Amino acid sequence: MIGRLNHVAIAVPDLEAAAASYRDTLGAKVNPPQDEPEHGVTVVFIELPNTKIELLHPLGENSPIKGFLEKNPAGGIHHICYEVDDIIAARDRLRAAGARVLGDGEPKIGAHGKPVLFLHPKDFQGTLVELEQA
Ligand SMILES: C[C@@H](C(=O)O)C(=O)SCCNC(=O)CCNC(=O)[C@H](O)C(C)(C)COP(=O)(O)OP(=O)(O)OC[C@H]1O[C@@H](n2cnc3c(N)ncnc32)[C@H](O)[C@@H]1OP(=O)(O)O
Ligand SMILES: [Co+2]
Repeated sequence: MIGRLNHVAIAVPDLEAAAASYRDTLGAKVNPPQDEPEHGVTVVFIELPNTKIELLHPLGENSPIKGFLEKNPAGGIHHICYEVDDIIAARDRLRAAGARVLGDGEPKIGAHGKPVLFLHPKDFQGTLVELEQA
């Protein structure tokens, strides 16, 4: 069911420093910061030949990554995003298998303008999983 790896997300305490590290030290193609108020994050996308890295920084009071950064003050890998062909079919199949779909279970529009959903990290080997409709 899951397809390509769309991105790996890293939560960071300092977005500008992290972007500079990827741009100047690692020599990657780094895009400008993008506010995602619906998701409570500001993101910087880094384009690699075969996938993307998403740098995440909290936006607003109720950011879902606030707790993660408190536990990991230096930052850390926050989630991985897999593409699926049909996000509603994927959601229903996952629910039937007992996986917890986060939030109200309705897809939100993600940073690429496509529907996304998140799955509880405790159901997938301690890794928060995002699904994005391809
Ligand atoms: C823009 C968009 C896009 O790409 O298009 C995005 O990515 S937006 C990216 C930001 N949005 C999201 O992450 C939305 C989905 N996330 C959420 O709903 C939340 O962050 C949760 C995953 C439910 C975690 O929330 P919170 O930290 O408040 O919960 P909590 O402290 O009760 O955590 C419950 C347990 O899960 C662990 N836990 C928390 N976040 C985790 C993570 N990212 N990876 C692995 N484990 C994690 C905690 O350590 C704890 O484990 P212990 O009990 O063992 O201590
Ligand atoms: Co993401």
